[in-house]
Amino acid sequence: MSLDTFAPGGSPAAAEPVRRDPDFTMTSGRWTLRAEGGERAAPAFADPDAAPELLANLRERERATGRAHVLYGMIPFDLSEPADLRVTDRAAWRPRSVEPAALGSAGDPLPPEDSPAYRSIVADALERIEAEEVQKVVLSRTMTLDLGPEHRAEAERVIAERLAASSRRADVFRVRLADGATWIGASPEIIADVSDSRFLTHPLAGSLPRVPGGLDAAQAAARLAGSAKDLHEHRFVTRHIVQALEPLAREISAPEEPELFGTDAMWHLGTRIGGRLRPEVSALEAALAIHPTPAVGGAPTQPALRMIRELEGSSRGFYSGLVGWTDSSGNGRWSLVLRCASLRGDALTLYAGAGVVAGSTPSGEHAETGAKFSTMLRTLEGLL
Ligand SMILES: C=C(O[C@@H]1C=C(C(=O)O)C=C[C@H]1O)C(=O)O
Repeated sequence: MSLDTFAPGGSPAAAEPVRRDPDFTMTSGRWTLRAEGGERAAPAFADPDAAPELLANLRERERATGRAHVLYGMIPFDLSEPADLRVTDRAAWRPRSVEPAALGSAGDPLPPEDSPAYRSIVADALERIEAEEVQKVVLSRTMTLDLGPEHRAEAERVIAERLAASSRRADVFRVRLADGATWIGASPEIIADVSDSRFLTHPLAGSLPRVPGGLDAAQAAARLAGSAKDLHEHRFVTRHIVQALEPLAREISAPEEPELFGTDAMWHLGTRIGGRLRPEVSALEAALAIHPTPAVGGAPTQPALRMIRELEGSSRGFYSGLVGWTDSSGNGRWSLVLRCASLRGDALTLYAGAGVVAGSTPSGEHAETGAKFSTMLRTLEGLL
């Protein structure tokens, strides 16, 4: 098998040229994966055979073509719903680049929408936490905007370029799915980054808005480290991940205390959990073992997922699901679909959620979700 294209972690990539505007791009760290083509698979990963079958198909395709391929796409929040994955026809890694035109374009964000309905479901959740139905539940809201029809054609590219410029530490993705939607976002949260069986997962939970003239890094770190509510919210996540990975890992190291992590719009508590997977475990399988963590679901997981469905009233689809890729050696990267929007026709829907625990308030979570919208809202100048 020829490894034609240089890529992160020695991952193979096919050498054929990829169109300038491929169906899938994902920028992580110093690299952008551009992928296109391939037959679509729509497995529901609630079926434990789904991942091994897909990985077998990937290897089969490599045998048939004599070159390297990558499995890529999106996995929904709810694993009983179908994913949208493909084995590449063509893929290429490029060094991360920022379009000069996008630099400096991230202006003041548009104001987030007020949502009394969101405050009301947070209040309901707080009562149910008080009644000990769950300990944590992450509730989200959406905000839909109409793109001006004259901007529709350029909007995807402009938003993605602006995100790449404003969110240098994020995994910036743009994915066209079979159902006609395009998802665009700047994920701050890695679920599984795997290279030669070494893994990293970087959960975030416990947040403060980051606004110009507001708290600086030291102040935000002190505020979050002193907040029993945020530490409590965070611990559910790290505990869940360590437990879920234990059967798949040879070695796991997780620091006791979280650290500050900043995005363009937020301060978060984050924990870098790393180690070594058993050699047969792929990035896809590690990600599926962890997902959905209490950073986007809740604790305990199943009652929290039922409560989310009930209180949010509709499926999240791919929001707070996974976006990423895996190669046939098990290397890969899967990140959470956050700080994102889906585009259908002229309708751009933004998504944001926040963890509710004892001590949360409806107005606090409303403000937090508003701040999370601003990563996307900042990219829309001149497009509405
Ligand atoms: C759910 C979202 O973010 C998640 C929730 C967080 C929190 O509740 O503190 C922090 C980071 C993410 O894990 C979102 O951005 O929509």
